[in-house]
Amino acid sequence: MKKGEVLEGIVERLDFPNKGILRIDDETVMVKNVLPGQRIQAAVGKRRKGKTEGRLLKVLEPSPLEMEKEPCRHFGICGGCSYQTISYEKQLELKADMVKKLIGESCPEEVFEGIKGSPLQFGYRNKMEYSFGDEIKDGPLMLGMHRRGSFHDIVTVDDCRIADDDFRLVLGETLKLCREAALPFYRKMKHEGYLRHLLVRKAWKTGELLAALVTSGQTEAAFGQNGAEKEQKFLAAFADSLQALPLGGKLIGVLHMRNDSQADVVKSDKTTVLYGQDYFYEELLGLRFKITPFSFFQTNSAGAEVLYSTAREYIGDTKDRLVYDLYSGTGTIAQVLAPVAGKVIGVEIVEEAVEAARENAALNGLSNCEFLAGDVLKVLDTIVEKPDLIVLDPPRDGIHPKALPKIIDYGVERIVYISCKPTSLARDLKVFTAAGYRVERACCVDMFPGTANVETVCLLSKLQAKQHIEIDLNMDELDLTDAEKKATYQEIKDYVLEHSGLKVSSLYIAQVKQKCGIIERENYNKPKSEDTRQPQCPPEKEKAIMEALKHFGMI
Ligand SMILES: C[S@@+](CC[C@H](N)C(=O)[O-])C[C@H]1O[C@@H](n2cnc3c(N)ncnc32)[C@H](O)[C@@H]1O
Repeated sequence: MKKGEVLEGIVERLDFPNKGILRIDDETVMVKNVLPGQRIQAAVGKRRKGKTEGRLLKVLEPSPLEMEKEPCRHFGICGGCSYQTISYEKQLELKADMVKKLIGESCPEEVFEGIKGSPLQFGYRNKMEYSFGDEIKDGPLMLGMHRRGSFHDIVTVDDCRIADDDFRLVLGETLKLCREAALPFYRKMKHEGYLRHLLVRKAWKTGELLAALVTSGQTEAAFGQNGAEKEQKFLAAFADSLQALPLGGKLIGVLHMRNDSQADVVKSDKTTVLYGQDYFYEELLGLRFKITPFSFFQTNSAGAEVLYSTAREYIGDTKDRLVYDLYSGTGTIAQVLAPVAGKVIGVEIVEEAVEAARENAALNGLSNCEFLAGDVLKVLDTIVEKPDLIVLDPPRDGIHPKALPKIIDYGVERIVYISCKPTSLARDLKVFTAAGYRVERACCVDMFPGTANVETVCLLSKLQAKQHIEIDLNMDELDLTDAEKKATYQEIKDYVLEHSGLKVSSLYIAQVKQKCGIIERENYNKPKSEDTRQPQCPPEKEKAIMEALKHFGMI
C-alpha cells in the first residue's frame, strides 16, 4: 500500500475511539470518523506506531447501524458527531463494547457493569468555542467549527444539536453583526485580521450564560482610521444586541478578549467586561461552583452528575479517611467527596483552576479540602500526609509513567480511575494490575452523545495485606516437601534483604518455588476469589530469591 493510494471497502470494527479498520486483502488501514459496516473510500496516509492511517474521502454506503434519522445539516461536514445517525441505544452499545475490548486484559468481563447514558442527548454541551473564518477561499465570513479534516475551513454550525439552543442564537447574532461591519477574520498563517473566536458558556442548573468575543488588536486594519474608537462602538453594539436576544437562559456577562498570540488557541491577553460580569455559577449535586471563562468544567453538566455520583459510589466508605483527588481541575470531585470524608487533597496543574477550587470549597462551606497547584509527578513528593484512598481523573494521555509508581507505592486499598480516553486507560490499568491491584468494578458514563467519545470509571482494589497473612497461616506444615523444610519463608526473606537489599513477599517466594518444582501441591497462594489477579514476581526479585534457594540447598 502506497501513501496517497485510494482504497474502497467496508469498515470492519471500531475499537479505538472514533476509528474504524478498513481491511484490504491482508493489510489494514485505521480510518477516523467512520462506523462499522460503512462502505467507504479512503486515501492511504502515514504509518504510525506500526499502523497505517487512512483519510476518509467519501462514505459510499451507510452502515446497517444507521437509522432513517435526519442528522443536522452539518453532519459529515463539521468535525464532530460521527454517531449522529445511530440510535442512542446503539451508540451506547458501541461505546461499551469498544471500552470492554480495550481494557479487557485488565478488567474481567464479569466486573464490567456496562454504560450509563447521558440524561440529555441533545443540547447537552455547556461550552462552545467557535472560530471565525471562511468555508471557501474568499467566501463569506463564517463562524463555527472546522470542516472535517481541515485546518482552515470553517462551517457555520447554526443547526448544531449538541450545543445549547441559546448558543445558536448568540452565534447567529454575532455573525450577523460582524458581517454587517465587514470585519476581517484573523488569518492564522499570516497573523493578519481581527475576528478570532467566540466563546460561549452556560450553566445547566442556573441558566447563567457568558459570551466572549475574542479578537486581535489589529483595530486599524479592521475599522480603518480611529480604529480604537470605532471598535468601542462596535463592541457596545455587540453587547446590546446579545442582551436583546430572546434567550432561554440569563445572559450574565458579555466580554471582549484581546488575543495577539500566534498560537491558534482561545485565550485572552486582556479581558474587558462589556456587560455584567466575567464569571457565572453552576450547581451540581447540591454544590455551587463559580466558573470563570477558562476554568475547566465538564462540558456536559447533567452527565457530570452521573459521572461524579459513580465515582462517589465506587470509592466506597470515605468516613474519616484522607482522599487524594489527583488532576482535580476546579475541585469538583474533591468537593463532592469532602462532606463524607475526613479530608480531601486536590492536585491540579492549572493555577487558575486551583484558585477557583479553593474559592468554590469556601463557597460550599467545606473546610476539609486542600488544593495544591503543580504537576502531580512533582507535588506527590512534597505532600506529608499520606492518602487512604485515591481518585484519579487525568487528561486524555493518562498518567505520566513516572507518576504511576509513586501512586502505586502509597499502597492504598482503593483507587478510582476516571478516564476520558480508553486507550490510555488500558495502558495504565496494565501497570496497576501488574503491581497488585485488580479491577473490581468498571463502567462507562456517556458524556458525549452523538460522538464516539466516552468516559470510563474503574474501581481498583489492592490485594490486601490481610489476605497474604491469611495465606501464610493456612499453610499446611505437614504438606511441606523435603526441600521446603530447609528454610522458612522468613529466613528466605531475610537472606534476600541482606544480600540484595530487596524486600520480597511470601507470594513471590511461592511463585519462584513453584517454578523450581519445590512446591508440588496446589498453590495455596491462590487468591480467595476466582477472578482475582495475582501480581507476578519481577525478574530482579526472582533472581534474588533463586540465589537464596540455592544458598539454603533447596535447589
Ligand atoms: C479530565 S480533567 C479533570 C478535572 C476534574 N476532575 C473535573 O472533573 O472537573 C484533567 C485535569 O488534569 C489537569 N492536569 C493535566 N496534567 C496535569 C498534571 N501533570 N498534574 C496535575 N494536573 C494536571 C488538567 O488541567 C485538568 O484540569
